[in-house]
Amino acid sequence: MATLASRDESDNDSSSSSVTIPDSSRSWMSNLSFGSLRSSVSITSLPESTLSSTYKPHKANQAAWETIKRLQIASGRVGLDHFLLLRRLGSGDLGNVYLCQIRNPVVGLPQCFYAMKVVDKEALAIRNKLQRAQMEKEILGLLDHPFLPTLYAEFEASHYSCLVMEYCPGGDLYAARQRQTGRRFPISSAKFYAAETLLALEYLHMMGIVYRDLKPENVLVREDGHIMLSDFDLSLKCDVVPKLLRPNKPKLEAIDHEYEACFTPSCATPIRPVLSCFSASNKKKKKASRVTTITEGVDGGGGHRQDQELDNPELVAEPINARSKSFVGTHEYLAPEVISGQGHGSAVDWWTLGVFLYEMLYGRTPFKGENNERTLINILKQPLTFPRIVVSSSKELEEMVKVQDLIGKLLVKNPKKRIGSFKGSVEIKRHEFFKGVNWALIRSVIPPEVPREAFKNTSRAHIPKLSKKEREAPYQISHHQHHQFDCF
Ligand SMILES: Nc1ncnc2c1ncn2[C@@H]1O[C@H](COP(=O)(O)OP(=O)(O)OP(=O)(O)O)[C@@H](O)[C@H]1O
Repeated sequence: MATLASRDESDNDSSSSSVTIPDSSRSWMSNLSFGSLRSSVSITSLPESTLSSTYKPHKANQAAWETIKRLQIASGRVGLDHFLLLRRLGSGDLGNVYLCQIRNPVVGLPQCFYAMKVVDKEALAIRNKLQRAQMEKEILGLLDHPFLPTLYAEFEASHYSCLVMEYCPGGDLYAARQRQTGRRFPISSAKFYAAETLLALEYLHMMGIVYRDLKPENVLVREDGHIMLSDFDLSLKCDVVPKLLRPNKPKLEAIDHEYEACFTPSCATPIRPVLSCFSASNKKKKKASRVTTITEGVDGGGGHRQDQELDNPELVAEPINARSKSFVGTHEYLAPEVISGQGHGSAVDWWTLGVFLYEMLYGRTPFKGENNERTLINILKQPLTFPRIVVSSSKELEEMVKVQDLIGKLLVKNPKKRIGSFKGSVEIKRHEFFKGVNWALIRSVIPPEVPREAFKNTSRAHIPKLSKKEREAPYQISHHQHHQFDCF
């Protein structure tokens, strides 16, 4: 298989969204590192309507969370002066992310690392991106899931907005893929990462959130090797009211009038039910026909039937038909319906899951052209094909056949025929490729890689002693490997 050029080499669009910290904020940040500024703050000071979200059962026993809570009780607030910024982890379109620790450790609790996203609100207002930052903050405040970031605290300091989140020491899956032989993950690793990502997307969808920016760069690796989906500034949040639908109403069309409206400005038409109960087929699925060659193109057109017979009651809790006409994403990962501007919903996340799986396995994305324009045309027109790769066993061949079948169903160009577009994530979880995955206990599975010891030991003695210059230098060089853009 041909060696693949990294995105840095091949996608050198100068309009990359990566930003560097302005000089003014550099000195501002370093001043703050030494606690010279105080800021008024409150722990996850979310609007009253979302106050209950500060209770995060999944993090109940986590030292990092407990530390913040105790700090809040002891000081009555959590602010920038409580933190020591250690390094810049990277920068995104909206701001910079810093590795930090609490300045004075809480007695009886280990010293923990945090990631702090610092957003310059004035700069964003000029670029008309405040709304995006606000949306990201709002979404982060709602999350409580093992594969999604926990927002421990948020506060304002001067014209900066700071979000304190869980720190992931393992880097991202794009970097992890570069370290693999042939720059491709073994199929078992790809399955693991795809399964955890699928669970994160499923949870987001149930919360009425369409993620819209899945790519390996946004999948971070936690201390224990499990994943954390990061970066919600392109996500779409819809206000939805769950409905329990009677089992004898088999078709979504039958209950159209019951759907609640979506109030998000970028969401063009009403969102469909997020909690419905109807019958599902109990017919045995036809076994996927055995494909003799793994290089065969998948037409994908057959995709997925929406008119399945529905017998057993089943919960579907995802905004299947949320609609936005925003043009957001990363070229190679854009779904056809986003490019064509026909309106898109949660099915875009299933498309990107297909691209993500493909990239993990084959070391490149499926529709990449010689330039961004060509890539977009390929996404719309080009049939899906798979590169020829050598497999070492019949078991691996079998797995390849299954994963190609799944990718083919995820990369169906018509979103209505795409797997997941009818009953949500459950359709994907039931695919042959994921057979044997214990979804409920996936957190107990030993991950393919666990980050090396650096930064894992959180004892005081291991705090890196950094100079001012080092503290400001990027810890991971944040090249935006995929050129990302948005146009609201
Ligand atoms: N919780 C975290 N733990 C460790 N590193 C993080 C964490 N969050 C972000 N980072 C790092 O900081 C960098 C910037 O993250 P951020 O979410 O601001 O933007 P991005 O994903 O790079 O870009 P954009 O917002 O433009 O899509 C990321 O590339 C990532 O490597």
